[in-house]
Amino acid sequence: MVESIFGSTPSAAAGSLIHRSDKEIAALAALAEVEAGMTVGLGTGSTAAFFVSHLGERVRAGFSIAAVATSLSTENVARRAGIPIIAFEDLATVDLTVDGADEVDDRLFAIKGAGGAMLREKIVAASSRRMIVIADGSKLSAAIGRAPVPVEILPFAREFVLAELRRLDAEPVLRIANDAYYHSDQGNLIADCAFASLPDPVATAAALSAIPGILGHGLFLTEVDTIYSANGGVVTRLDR
Ligand SMILES: O=C[C@H](O)[C@H](O)[C@H](O)COP(=O)(O)O
Repeated sequence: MVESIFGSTPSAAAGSLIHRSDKEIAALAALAEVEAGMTVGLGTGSTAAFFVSHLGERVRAGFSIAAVATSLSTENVARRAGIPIIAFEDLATVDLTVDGADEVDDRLFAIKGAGGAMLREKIVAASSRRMIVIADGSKLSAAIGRAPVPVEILPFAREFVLAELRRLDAEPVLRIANDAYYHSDQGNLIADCAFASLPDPVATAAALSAIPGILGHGLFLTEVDTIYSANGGVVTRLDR
């Protein structure tokens, strides 16, 4: 456990008051781990957006890194921030990925995908020498299972996969956006699966992965190396 140098109390900077949220404070803790010359995986979501924004500031000041994005939205934001983006398909290995999560526990298990990006996020995380999750205190759990587990479904397999999910005692709800099915960056459907309990996430992840038509899910059980969580301005670091 490490107490952070980043505080949430307002501080004077250039004559104005800065008040940082816990999401931003966690992002700054991870930013300190980025070294010049790295290829950095950029996560998706509101917490990762703070990391992208601050990394962009450093790049515009001359810090040299390259990056891959875990979603089209992050790619757009990163490009606008001046971060050089390379195509992930041209890479086998990423040095460091920094991403948010919907829920984490001290086993370094995470549920991700409320933003629909978990398929690309997991691929980039798996390719990364190191993955850091950044989170505010609301994401911490004694054991993951509170957040629904998003599942990415090939549209062709929709009803078959929903039936299979119910056989696993999940309550899948197809994600809707603008009165139509939500589509991921890959053009697939997403079902958010509530489980009454998640006593064995490893078994659940294996069962989900075994259903034909499921292309990915939001259980991240092996990818996360470090979690920086910020609560009331105090950062806690948890390592695998
Ligand atoms: O698909 C979205 C990602 O997994 C996000 O990293 C996750 O949902 C956390 O997002 P936020 O930081 O906005 O809570």
